[in-house]
Parts: sequence; C-alpha cells; structure tokens
Amino acid sequence: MADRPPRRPAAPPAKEGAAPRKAAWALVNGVTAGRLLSELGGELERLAPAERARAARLAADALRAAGRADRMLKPHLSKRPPDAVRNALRLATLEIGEGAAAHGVVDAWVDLVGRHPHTSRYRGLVNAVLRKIAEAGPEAWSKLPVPNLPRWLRRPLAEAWGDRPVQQMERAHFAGAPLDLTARTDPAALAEATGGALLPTGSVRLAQAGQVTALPGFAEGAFWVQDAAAALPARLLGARPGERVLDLCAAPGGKTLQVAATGADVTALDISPDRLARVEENLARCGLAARTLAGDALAFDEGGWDAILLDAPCSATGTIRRHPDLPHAKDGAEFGRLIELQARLLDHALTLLRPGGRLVFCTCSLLPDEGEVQVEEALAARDDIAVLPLPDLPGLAPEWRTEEGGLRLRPDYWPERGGMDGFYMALLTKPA
Ligand SMILES: C[S@@+](CC[C@H](N)C(=O)[O-])C[C@H]1O[C@@H](n2cnc3c(N)ncnc32)[C@H](O)[C@@H]1O
Repeated sequence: MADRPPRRPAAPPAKEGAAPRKAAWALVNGVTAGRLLSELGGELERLAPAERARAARLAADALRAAGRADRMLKPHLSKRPPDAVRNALRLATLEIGEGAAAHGVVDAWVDLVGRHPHTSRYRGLVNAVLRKIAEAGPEAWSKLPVPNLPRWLRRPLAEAWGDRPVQQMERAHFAGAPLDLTARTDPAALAEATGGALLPTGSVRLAQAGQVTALPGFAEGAFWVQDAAAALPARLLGARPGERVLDLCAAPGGKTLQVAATGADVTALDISPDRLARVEENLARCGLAARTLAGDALAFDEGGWDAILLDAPCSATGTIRRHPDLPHAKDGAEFGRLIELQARLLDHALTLLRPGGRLVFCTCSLLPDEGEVQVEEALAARDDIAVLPLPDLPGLAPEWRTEEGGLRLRPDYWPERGGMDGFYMALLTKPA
C-alpha cells in the first residue's frame, strides 16, 4: 500500500462563542462593504436560533457603536487597518465596553483574526490593541460621546432640523428601538396579554424585544410588528368598511393589514414578488383579506379608488434606530433617484384617485425632500388637489403638524417613551 502523505495537524478547536462572533464579523464586514444586513441573512443560516440572535445583536450593536469604538481605538492605531481588522477590533471593543470578561473577549478575537487568511498577519496588532482596550475597560467606554451620523447624512439633517435636534436624533439612534405592535382588533387587550404599554396613538410597546413568534396571540394573528410612527399613515387614511382602497407600495404589508382590518376592500400592489409574498403570509396569519398584485405602480392604470396609500420607496433614514447598518452601507448617492421616483409615483397615484377620494403620501425618511417638499411641489404643480386637515387622531402632538398640512415625526420625539421612527405623511384629496 502506498504511503499516505502526512496529514496536516488539525487546527485547534475554535474558542467558545466563536460561531456567533464569526457570523457577526461577516455581517459587519458585509455592511462596511456596502450591503444591508437584510441582504446578508445567509451568514446566519448555519447557526442555532440562540446563536443567530446573539450574532445579529452583536453586529447591530457594533454598527450602532462603531463611532464610539473608533474613538477608543484611535490612540492605539498608527494607521487605519484594513476594514476586516478594524471591524474585528470594533466588535471586540464593544464587547469589552459593555462589560464582557475582557480576557475571554481578547482571546476569542485574536484567535478569530489569526484563523482568517486575510487577517492572520494582524493577529499581533489585534492582541496588542485589545489588551490596551481591556485595560481601559467599560468605564472609559461609557464616558465616550454618542456617535455622530456620517457627514453625507448629518449635513442635510442639520440644515433641515438644526444641530441640536440632530444630536438628539443621534442619541435616539444609539439607544435603539423598543418593539412596537399593532393590534388587529383590541390594543388594550393586546397590551394586557403581552405586558406592553398602550401608547397614546394606539400602538402597544414592549421594552424588551424577545422572540416575537413566542408572544401570546402571534399564531392567531392578533398583532403584527410595526413602529408606532409607521402605524399612523393608515390611521390618517381612515379607511371605512366597503371602501375600495389601493395600497400602491405594500410590502411587507404592515399598512395593508391595518387597512384590511377596517373591513375595506383592499388591493395591495408591490413591484417585488418576493416582498409581496410576505404581504400574503402576513394576511394569512392574521386572517385578513386583500387582493395582491405584483407590478410597477407607475404602470398600474386601474382608476376610481376611494382611497390610496402611497408609502413610497425612500432613503429609510427615519428607521436608523432599527437599522444601524444604513449609515454604514449607504452614502446618499441614491437620494436623487428616490426623490424623482417619489414625485412620479405621487403624480401617478393622484390620477388613479376618484374625485373626492383621499390619498396618504408617506415616507420613512427624515429628509424634507422626501416629504414636505414632495407635497409642496405636487400642490404647486397641480390645481386639482388639496391637503385635507389632519383628522383628530388620539395622541398626535400639535407640534408634529407641518406648514403645508402634513405630519412630521422624528426619532427624537417621545424620548421619555422610547422614541419613534422618523416619518412624514400628508392626507391629500382630489376635490369632486
Ligand atoms: C417603504 S416600503 C413599503 C412598506 C409597506 N407599505 C409597509 O407598510 O409594510 C416601499 C415598497 O415599495 C416597493 N416599490 C418600489 N418601487 C415600486 C414601484 N415602482 N411600484 C410598486 N412598488 C414599488 C418596494 O418593493 C417596497 O416594498
């Protein structure tokens, strides 16, 4: 029998907790390379549910705190290391800053960096830097300021809202978001069943996210996850039983569910068949009905609708509390294209409305160009539309109302309750 080549010695077993750290590292590397966390789910597939949750939380927290970690790391780095090394340092610094046993964290990250062919030669640097971070510990971490938004986003926001409000938004982004639910029928009963707080606008808020599918009423479709601000456009539309309502950009369907729950006759359209499948799943779970159509809203020409909801694609800058990857993965290059698309969608949607019908235009953006300015420009361009006075909905603060008659919501509002997503919405009509 021929001699077998000698086997390479097996690599020593990975350190405890390596799998979720490795997955979190891959996620953060994907984001700093320009992809959103929602596009990187494959990195988590091989993990058990508890490890998956830990990896996702670690990655999100590290992205939220990246600016703080960079400050803590800066004195120990003579030049910026490659992104993968920098991200490993950020993740480890977060863990140490949040009080994990520093020795174990340093060992684990030095081991991970050493095993990866692209980063192994930085093993010594990572070891030396993390030992310094471990010496400084959580005390130094907690004294560092809240991270700033990147300049491409901070500048337009400061122009629109002022520097101080932007600082408060940054504080809200850093704090993250609670879990908000919309009840299919009875918010007070849902609050009681889940132990959540009933918010003045009718959403139910849980301080601890936990596992949504394990909450009482999930399987029966008693609620769906929806930020308190995101629940307001459908309330503004105020659909009534039997009305023909068109939801033009419907997926994943939070607002479709709200409108369907009123007893209106809903058609939900979205350009993405995959995302539309999520609307269908959500409708089925909640025992609600709507006609679903995959297609481009700009090519949809069925008219005569009593009410239309246009939740237009946007920069999503209002959702950074929940999506801390956004400021890292994006650079504002797509703002212009989105603003133009919103204007075209709004103009087209108005042509589909019956005379006397109502239309809510909304975006989860903090940029006036994707909100207030869209409505001002539509009003200037057309003489067949008007803004309707905002209905007397519970919980709306008078200062949220805007000059042109819309509603502006920001993450720095409701600080004592845990904030809300940034949103703009306005209720328009085409007078009969
Ligand atoms: C902000 S999201 C909608 C969120 C949804 N209304 C909800 O409450 O769950 C925007 C949606 O617009 C869809 N979209 C983008 N361009 C579109 C177009 N031209 N026609 C129809 N849908 C479009 C996207 O696929 C995305 O699902």
